[in-house]
Amino acid sequence: MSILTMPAVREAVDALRVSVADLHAELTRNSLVVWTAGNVSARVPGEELLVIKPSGVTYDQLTADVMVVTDFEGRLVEGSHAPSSDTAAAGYVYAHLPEVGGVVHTHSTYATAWCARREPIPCVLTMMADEFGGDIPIGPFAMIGDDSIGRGLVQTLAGTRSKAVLMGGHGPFTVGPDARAAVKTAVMLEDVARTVHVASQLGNPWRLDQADIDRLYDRYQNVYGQKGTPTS
Ligand SMILES: O=C(CO)[C@@H](O)[C@@H](O)COP(=O)(O)O
Repeated sequence: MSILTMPAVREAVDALRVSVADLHAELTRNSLVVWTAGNVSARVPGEELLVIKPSGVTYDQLTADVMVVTDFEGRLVEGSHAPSSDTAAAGYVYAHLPEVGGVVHTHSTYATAWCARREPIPCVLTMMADEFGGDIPIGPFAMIGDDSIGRGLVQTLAGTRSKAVLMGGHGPFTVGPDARAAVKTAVMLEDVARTVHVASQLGNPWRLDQADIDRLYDRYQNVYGQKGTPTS
């Protein structure tokens, strides 16, 4: 009997099919992707399963029923399309970081430009301290298609508070407690990548003092917004 026939799992997967499909519209709405180059995935809570978009299918075709369900190695469990190229990478992250419920990959222009330069984005703005808790790190170059990117992500995330990694020579990946939070981080990442790039054309941006970064991060994570309502 497939795990997907269990009512609670079925309900969770069906809800995630809808939300993951809808979140892909945020990637295009925020100009974070071109053509089919980017994806959102979500962990199925309590199961070694994830929901992700199929590979190479255009965003206007991404409905709930087109989403695919795979295991953490990227093997198809439910769906009629081949999963995204980044499925095993996302699966590796879910397998190794239990607090992560969503993974997003884009090729947003400014963040990807920092990936091409293989240079971390220095923490020079309050919004960076708030959302990323410091510099946004560079991850290694890794091949697309297997879990290599996932390994690079897990290794890089271990040394930072940032929920975004700039994979060298490739593009940004973000993680979050759920897929919506990871999409929000991808949007914030592109905004700060652009602003810090512009600032760098004008001179040397000043890195914030570490004590200020720590205080800003703590305030944004614990005080900002409405009690009990996630900022994403
Ligand atoms: O980064 C790349 C290609 O450079 C891929 O991950 C990206 O195009 C996503 O492809 P999928 O359509 O999700 O397989």
